[in-house]
Parts: sequence; C-alpha cells; structure tokens
Amino acid sequence: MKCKSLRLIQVRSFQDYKVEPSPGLTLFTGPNGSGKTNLIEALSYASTGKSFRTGSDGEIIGLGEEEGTILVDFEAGKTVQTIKIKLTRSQGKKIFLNDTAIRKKELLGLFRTVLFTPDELQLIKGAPQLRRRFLDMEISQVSPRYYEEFLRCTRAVQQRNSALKNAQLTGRKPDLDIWDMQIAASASYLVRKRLETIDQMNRMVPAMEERLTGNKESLSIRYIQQGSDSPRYDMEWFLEQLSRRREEDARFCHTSLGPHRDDLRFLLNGLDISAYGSQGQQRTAILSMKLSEMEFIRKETGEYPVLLLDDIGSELDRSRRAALLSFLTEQDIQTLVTGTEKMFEGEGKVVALG
Ligand SMILES: Nc1ncnc2c1ncn2[C@@H]1O[C@H](COP(=O)(O)OP(=O)(O)OP(=O)(O)O)[C@@H](O)[C@H]1O
Repeated sequence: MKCKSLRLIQVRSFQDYKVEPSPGLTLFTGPNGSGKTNLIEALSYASTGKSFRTGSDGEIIGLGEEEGTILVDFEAGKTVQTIKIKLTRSQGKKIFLNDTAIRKKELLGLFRTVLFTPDELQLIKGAPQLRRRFLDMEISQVSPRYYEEFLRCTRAVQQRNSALKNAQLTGRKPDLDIWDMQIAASASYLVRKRLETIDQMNRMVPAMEERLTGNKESLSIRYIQQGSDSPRYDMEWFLEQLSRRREEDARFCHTSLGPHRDDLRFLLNGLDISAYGSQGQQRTAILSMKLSEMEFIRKETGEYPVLLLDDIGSELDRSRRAALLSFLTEQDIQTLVTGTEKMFEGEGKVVALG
C-alpha cells in the first residue's frame, strides 16, 4: 500500500496544498504550527473516516470556510485509486472512491494505515475504550464483516440500554430477548476474531520487541473478558450471562457484559506494564505492537499498510529510531513522519513546511 499523493483544500491551515510522498520514507519538517500534524491527521482521516485529534469535523475545515476536501491517491495491489472526503459545516461529510459516493463503513480497509503518535501512550495508561478501539480498528481494516458486526453489536447494546431506561421510566418489565440474542450473536463473532488476532499478535510482538531493544524481554497481550477468567466466545455463554445480569442491568440502565466491556492487558515478563513498566518500556511496547499490527495487516491482506508517525522524536531514543529505520527500509514500508531532519539521520525525502 502506497500513498501517491495527498491534497488538502481548505483543510486546517492549508488553502490548497499537494504533496507526493516518496514510496519509502518522507519526513515533514517545519517550525511549530506549520501544519505537520495536520498532514498526518488528514491521511489518517482518509484511512479511517475519523480524526485522531478531534471528534468534531468542523474543526478540520479551514477557519472561515464552509467546506474542506481531503484527496488521497493511493496504490493498492497495482491499482491507483482516489479517496475524496468532502467535509461541510452544514451537511456533514461525503466520501467518494474514484468519484463514486461510498458509505463510511466502506471506507475502512481501502487505504490502510497504522498510526503512532505521542498520545499513543494512552493505549497503555488510558481508558479501556482506547485499547478496544486499537483492536477493533486493526481488525476492521482487514475484515469488513468484523466492522459490520461491530456496528450491529454497538446498536444492539444501545437499544438494550434504551429499553432498560424506558422500563425504569414506565415501571414496565423490559423486553430484552431480541437485544440479548443480537448482542450474543455479534459478541460471539467479535470476541472470537479478537482472540484470534491477539493470538497472531502474540506470535509477532516478542520478535519486534527484541528487534527494537536488543533484549529478550517478553511482551504479550492478554484479553480480559468481563464475566470470565478465561475468555469465552460461544453464543450460549453470552445469552446465559446477559440473562443472569438483567436485574442488575435494569438498576443501572446499562449492559454490563459484551465486547464493549472487555479490555486488554499488556504484560512484560508476565507483569502488567501499565503498573510495572517504565515510561521507556511502555513506549517501546507500543511501538512493538504497532509494528506487529503492520505485520498482521500484511499477513491478512498481502501488503503492508502505510505507517504514519507523528512527532516520535520525543518518544524514541537514537538507537530505537535506528532499529525502527532498519526495519522499515528492509521491509519496503512507506512511512510518513513529522519531526526534524536529523531524526532519521538524513534518510528519505524531506518536505519542508512553513
Ligand atoms: N481549522 C483550522 N483552520 C485554519 N488553521 C488551523 C485549523 N486548525 C488548526 N489550524 C492551524 O494549524 C496549525 C497547527 O498545525 P499542526 O498541529 O499540524 O502543527 P505542527 O507543525 O504539527 O506543530 P508542532 O511542531 O508544534 O507539533 C496552527 O497554526 C493552527 O492555528
């Protein structure tokens, strides 16, 4: 997967800007506020249909403008295609693939990227929802069915919660059977896919960790399931658990079991890295996971995704940057980075902003 060009029209600080990244390493340099992160954000947006910096599309449209457009030409296999995202203040966003309108759920998996930013440390320290998102996005990029089931499950949980709230307001018994069935069916698929993915990641992560640090600390990912010490994904189990929790769920008007309540733990030599790992160990662990995510996507799709690295100069020391660079060049991975020219020892194409 290669990004051939990125064009921004009335997006963030850019009036009309086009860049053609190198198929290898491209470094965006420039003073603070020159728009380096804006470029990474736009590429990630074209990949996922979402910004990693804001939940409000209005913030992305140039100040004072009514609309903004992100255009990405990318090569997948041997075909070059164009994603166009038109953001408007009054009518939301429209997404096009080669000028044909598509839905957001059809966007995922077209232009595949893996993102690494300083905020990524939150993956270890932050709320469970960030870890679930990491896993969900990773799998959704290679499996449209997964994303469909994910949306179905999310809707069913919302409907079940609404039914619980209504019941509390009206004093009537809620009819939860239909929602429990839907949640159990989707959950069974989602959790099975999550476990399979973690299993694959666990086979790759230690090698990445060793490559980056030269040591043999063993990093692994564990799935933490609400309601069971050893993860289950059979539908009957979900049905039985949801049914058993009805009374308690009715009290709090929420659904206390399902993929939306599960979490991940990252273990370094068997210990929870969020509690026992140093900052440096945590940063390296995240990078190892991101590189394993790259490998996972390559195994599933036959191509490496594009790697987006925002401001990692502050994150990785010199030896880790060198190890990262050797991996990226060896594997022919297209990488777009923000930072200073020195960051990768003068390697790659430099695009100066500001
Ligand atoms: N909607 C918008 N319209 C116009 N300009 C915007 C908009 N949103 C952000 N900006 C401008 O974009 C700039 C920030 O760009 P960005 O975050 O990409 O900088 P950067 O080069 O990554 O900086 P740093 O090196 O400090 O991380 C700021 O000058 C900000 O005012």
